[in-house]
Amino acid sequence: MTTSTNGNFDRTPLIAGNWKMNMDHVQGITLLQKLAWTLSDAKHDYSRVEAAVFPPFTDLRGVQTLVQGDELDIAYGGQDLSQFDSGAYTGDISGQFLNKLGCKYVLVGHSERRTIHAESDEVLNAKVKAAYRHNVIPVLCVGEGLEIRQAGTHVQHTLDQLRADVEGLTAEQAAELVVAYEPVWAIGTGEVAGPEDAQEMCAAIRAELTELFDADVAAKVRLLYGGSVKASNAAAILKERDVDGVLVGGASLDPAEFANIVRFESHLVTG
Ligand SMILES: O=C(CO)COP(=O)(O)O
Repeated sequence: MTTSTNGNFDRTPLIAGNWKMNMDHVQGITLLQKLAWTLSDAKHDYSRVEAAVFPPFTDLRGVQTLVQGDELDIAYGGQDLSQFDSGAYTGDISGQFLNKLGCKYVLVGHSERRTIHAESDEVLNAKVKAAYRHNVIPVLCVGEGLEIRQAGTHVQHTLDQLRADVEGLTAEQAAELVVAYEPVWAIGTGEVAGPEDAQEMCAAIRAELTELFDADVAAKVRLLYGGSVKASNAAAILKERDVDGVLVGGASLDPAEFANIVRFESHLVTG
């Protein structure tokens, strides 16, 4: 583990690309290959900044084959998992299957799952626990909608989600967790929360994790910001003390743009 640029203990920054429902398995392989070549040309040091992609389920086997075959250092994960392990749950995907496909991570509670699929905090808590049961690290997404932001209760709302979704985890499990703060009003809108907004929420999340577990755990959890992140705004957000990475949607579909976000440190050096 290396020290991140923002001077945070030893949390390795994580730059994560959520492809959402884009890229079939052929397109996905091309995208990942281009990303790997771009990062390799730039001599990217993966031990300084970790890169991960979250393709659709149907791409994962191809991604696994490419990552293994070319010995890529890029991590990958699923965009969702079932709270159950196996059985009569048509259309669902078990954490066990993700583990078998070499997934290191899985997104849990993305706002599109919370809204379109009406996933409750109770279900999401069960999904977080299912991820740990199958040795896949949950990237738990939390964040408020526009109305809540305008009412000024966004911190309380987001911490309520966090508390409900991590309930019952052991300190050991919690220390591995990744939390992504994604204000819904900033997703896919071009409206990016300012670095101060990202910092305000990430500091509040870290303080809450200290309350719920302890300071040691809170110091280990990586906190990401997501919502209209691009190469042009990533470095400023990542400079914030409690922000340890970003979760990127649209911009992760362009390999050059995403590679530039992964290489945010070079932007910090040049100004
Ligand atoms: O939802 C997101 C990532 O999970 C953010 O999406 P955009 O980067 O397209 O705003």
